[in-house]
Amino acid sequence: MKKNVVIIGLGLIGGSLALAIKSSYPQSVIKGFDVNKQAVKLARSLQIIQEDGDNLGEIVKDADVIIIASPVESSIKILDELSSLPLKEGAIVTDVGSTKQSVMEAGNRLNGKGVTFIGGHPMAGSHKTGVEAARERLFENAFYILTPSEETPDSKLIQLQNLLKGTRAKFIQLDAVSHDRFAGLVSHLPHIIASSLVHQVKKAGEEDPLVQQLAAGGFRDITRIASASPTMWRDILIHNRSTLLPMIGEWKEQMTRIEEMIESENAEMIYDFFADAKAARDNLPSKKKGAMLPFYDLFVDIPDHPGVISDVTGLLAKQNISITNIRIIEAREGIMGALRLSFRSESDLITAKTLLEEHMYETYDAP
Ligand SMILES: NC(=O)C1=CN([C@@H]2O[C@H](COP(=O)(O)OP(=O)(O)OC[C@H]3O[C@@H](n4cnc5c(N)ncnc54)[C@H](O)[C@@H]3O)[C@@H](O)[C@H]2O)C=CC1
Ligand SMILES: O=C(O)C(=O)Cc1ccc(O)cc1
Repeated sequence: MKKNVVIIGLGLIGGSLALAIKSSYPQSVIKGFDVNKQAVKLARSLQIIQEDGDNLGEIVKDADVIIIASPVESSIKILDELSSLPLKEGAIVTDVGSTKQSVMEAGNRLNGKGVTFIGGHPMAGSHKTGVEAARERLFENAFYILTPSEETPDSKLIQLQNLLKGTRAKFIQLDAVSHDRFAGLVSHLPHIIASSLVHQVKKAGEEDPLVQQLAAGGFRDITRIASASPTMWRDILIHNRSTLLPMIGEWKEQMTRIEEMIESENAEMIYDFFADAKAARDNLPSKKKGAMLPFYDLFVDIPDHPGVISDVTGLLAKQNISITNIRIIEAREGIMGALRLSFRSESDLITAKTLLEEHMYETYDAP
């Protein structure tokens, strides 16, 4: 597949996606655009992109896929700019931002232009920034959340996931509100807390520098993320404001609860506070293989002609069976392909299998 891919924002994430796409589609041409000319120069010299340009309109006009990988506020401005530029009919535009509601609002304005916007968020990264930190395997085994809109054609969703298959990430679909709530809880709130702890130690260190020296071990580990890009995190907090404000309130309540336990010297409650947290933490899925959420996958043979995918997804939608992930496996022009469908539960998988077989589709279970 020879695709014209444009990446706007040549940093850690944009650079890593460029490498992952090139690894699975060596024929594709990856063009880069960044307001920081040093980043463009570096991306060229590290062979992360093959072409670049100073004029956004010129660079995007022939793109099959446009990936916006800048901080969220800039991404929204870029989406607004794209809405007044000529784009290729059928192009896919996506982003990688850590918040999704306001990005989706801006992205959806593109949908009337004959292009499809699909929100995206690879849930992996680092506190490092810049294209020099980019790695082809950055997203391996991580969740990659896509937030399609109700109008997003399945075919476009599949095309995007296929383009990104070199990430080796696990694609899941969420609506933007759920995304922002989950990301708020597991990523944005912890980030605020890590940075607050660093502030507290810094303040104490101004009175006695020994504190900083002592903060070398566990403190460094739990505050690693506080070394991340302030621009990126400023934008995340502003764009997930409505989700984060109540969460910060709940956090304060947690602090009050533990404060009261300490004040009243309630040893039993303090013990339970830690024992319950330990049990929950020990039960969290780890990054190890097999520790991911269970996915219930079904493979369906599909002839390569238009309308088949929408027929399959339409049949399932009529029965209210949600598909959490959909991907074409090894489909080449003119031959049969296989569609991999993922479901939330085993019962959805069984109902889907029965239904599709009733409609003459051949199915087989995940190996
Ligand atoms: N860093 C991480 O671990 C993760 C970050 N994200 C999201 O990915 C996006 C990018 O983050 P990183 O790659 O880490 O940041 P980065 O700081 O490494 O790179 C961002 C790049 O965007 C460029 N940029 C800024 N405004 C621009 C504009 N108007 N036009 C063109 N380029 C522009 C910057 O010059 C920079 O090169 C953010 O939206 C962030 O929320 C998502 C998952 C993980
Ligand atoms: O450095 C880490 O451990 C991260 O968690 C990086 C990260 C930052 C922002 C995201 O939206 C997703 C991942």
